Amino acid sequence: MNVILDIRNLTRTHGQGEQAVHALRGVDLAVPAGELVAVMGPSGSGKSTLLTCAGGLDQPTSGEVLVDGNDLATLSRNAVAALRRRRIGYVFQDFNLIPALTAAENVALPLELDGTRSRTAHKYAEAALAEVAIGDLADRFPDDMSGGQRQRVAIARAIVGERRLLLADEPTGALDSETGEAVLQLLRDRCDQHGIAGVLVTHDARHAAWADRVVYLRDGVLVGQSGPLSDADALLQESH
Ligand SMILES: Nc1ncnc2c1ncn2[C@@H]1O[C@H](COP(=O)(O)OP(=O)(O)OP(=O)(O)O)[C@@H](O)[C@H]1O
Repeated sequence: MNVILDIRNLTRTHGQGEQAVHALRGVDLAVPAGELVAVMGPSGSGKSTLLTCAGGLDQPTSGEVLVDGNDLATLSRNAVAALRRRRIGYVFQDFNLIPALTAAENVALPLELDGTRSRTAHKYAEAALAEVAIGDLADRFPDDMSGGQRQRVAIARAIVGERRLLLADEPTGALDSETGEAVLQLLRDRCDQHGIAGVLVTHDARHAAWADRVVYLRDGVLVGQSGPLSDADALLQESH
């Protein structure tokens, strides 16, 4: 099994002493290529922290995070940044697109930051936009797009190049339900067709139903996991 994301006994504590907040307390999670895992749990249970640690945007207090075989703690800051640009894609609720750049420029940016020549980066960007079915909007600016189109640009940016891990934090939060479903279908297809490992944070059991597996966080602890769909409903009901 080709494990892309391997999280071992991960803890993350913010602050110290009486003020300490234990955002994650000993989480284990392994996600192989091709698998989409949904992370559910109440507000404050540690879902976003799990994602930021997985993506090298936050450092664990203890435990290990391996991405594509690389233990993030053993890498220099520059090496982690390079791994993030090359292998890890993020999709956030609020898209995080740069308004002054066109769709293609937004998507090409991580590659250009990584030293890819502009023309090559733009070719990759156009291919990624075509894959998410908005190839014709390459020259459009984010402000002139619908929410669904903007989220497609964000997904194109997250999959451009040779990404191995796709991290999505409430990616459909700002979208109507039909557009949201289409975005999830795209994430699902990426995992199925390109062997990407995906982690999706969601509050919505219908969205979690797109995943192969649902894990449930409570107070920083993984309290359960289930197969897809109907099992997730049962798990949620038990947890309330
Ligand atoms: N930078 C920080 N400093 C202090 N506490 C933090 C920080 N970041 C997160 N926390 C705390 O860690 C806990 C977990 O937060 P996190 O955002 O991971 O939860 P979440 O499950 O994603 O919540 P939500 O569903 O509301 O987004 C919360 O108690 C939060 O207040």
